[in-house]
Amino acid sequence: MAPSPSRPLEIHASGPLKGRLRVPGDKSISHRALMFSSLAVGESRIEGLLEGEDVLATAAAMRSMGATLERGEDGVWRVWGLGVGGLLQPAGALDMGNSGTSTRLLMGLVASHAVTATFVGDASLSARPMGRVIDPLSRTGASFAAAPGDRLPLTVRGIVPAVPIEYTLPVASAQVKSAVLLAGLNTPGITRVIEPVATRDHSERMLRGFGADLTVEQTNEGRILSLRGEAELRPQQIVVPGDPSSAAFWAVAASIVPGSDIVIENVGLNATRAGLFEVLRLMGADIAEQDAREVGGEPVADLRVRHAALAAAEVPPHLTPSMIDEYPILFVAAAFAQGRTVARGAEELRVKESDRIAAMAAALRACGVPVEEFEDGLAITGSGGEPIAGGAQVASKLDHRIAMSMTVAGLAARAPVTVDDVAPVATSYPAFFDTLAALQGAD
Ligand SMILES: O=C(O)C1=C[C@@H](OP(=O)(O)O)[C@@H](O)[C@H](O)C1
Ligand SMILES: C=C(OP(=O)(O)O)C(=O)O
Repeated sequence: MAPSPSRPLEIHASGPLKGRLRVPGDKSISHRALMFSSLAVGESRIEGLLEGEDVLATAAAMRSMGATLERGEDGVWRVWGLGVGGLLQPAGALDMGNSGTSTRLLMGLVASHAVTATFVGDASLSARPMGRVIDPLSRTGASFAAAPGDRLPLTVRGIVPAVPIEYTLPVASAQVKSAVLLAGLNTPGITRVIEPVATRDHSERMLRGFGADLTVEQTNEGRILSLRGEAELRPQQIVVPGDPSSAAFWAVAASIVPGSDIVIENVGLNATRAGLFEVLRLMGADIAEQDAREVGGEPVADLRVRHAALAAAEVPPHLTPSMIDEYPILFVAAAFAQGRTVARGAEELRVKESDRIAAMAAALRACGVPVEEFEDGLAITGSGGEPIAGGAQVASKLDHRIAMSMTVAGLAARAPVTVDDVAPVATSYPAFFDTLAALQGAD
């Protein structure tokens, strides 16, 4: 993927945000829907797929390993899979762009196939640690050659038959969990993953939906997942719910911009993803769930969010995994709250698309917000509902969530905030700025 040219954007203080909006399909579920459909025999249909650059990188990789994926005029994707074990040798390197999820999950898939694949990515992805996936996957018999520090570009040489492993996650990571499970799909015997701290469970839910024999046991050690390998996956009709990680930006924007009143439709509220909404409510946000229902086996509701006076909170550590991608926008909410918000225990933020602790500390400070930085989080003293100063240029660091978070901060700043590059927003939320314009004009 050619790097997109940088796109600076100046953001001005906004009038009230009003109206109804729909967020795009869930990114985590979209990646998995494409991968599992490509491993089922026959035609699967996927409605509501996120068509962001990250997910399109997964689609391109599945195509180059032999699956057929087509987008219909109706926006529904049809995928004709190859069966577990059926992946073919790709002709060239797999370009993962900016996407950690594509890279780590596909490394797992390739590990137990007769495939040797080289993974490349952009500057952000090439700085991210892959040792956390290489370690368990090496135990299956697959072999790896990576750039120094276990980074991209890296080559995975898969093995058939791979050896089933039992692996206790040393870090709370759904990507590592999923990589091991995906390797287990084409491995004879039982692959077991022990997860001391629960992380997003979309792989488990969807694999079972596709007919895999996967059991989940809750014990004192944590969750034990046991997957029977050499699985036969049956094609599915999938409806992807809206992404709570995308809804998070609007929930905070409406909370901090006076007079706002919005409804975010079709938001996935799986408990392993919905931590931010819980913390915002602890802070006094006005978020009401409407029409709670199930979409594609996931709990979903519409969220009505109205402007509210926010109070500082200590973020409960047990919620960290269920809001890991939402810290940048939580830090923005904290910048407008009354008092000092403390969020610790989130050291994983340092190895995302950017070092999100350092990036948000620098960006908020530049906008006049008092911030203390710790190795594992931030403490932020908020404005008590007043506009923050703004009037600064901030760096998005090739990170979509930093770009969107600082855009939201700029909506309630006294002087314009310039985000140096908003192009990365296209990785997870291509229509973000269109939706913002609609909410600003929908009075
Ligand atoms: O499995 C997934 O779809 C994801 C898992 C999380 O990463 P980690 O597994 O590194 O925590 C999250 O940050 C990422 O956006 C998506
Ligand atoms: C961390 C993220 O994604 P990934 O790891 O897939 O790049 C994210 O979307 O915030």
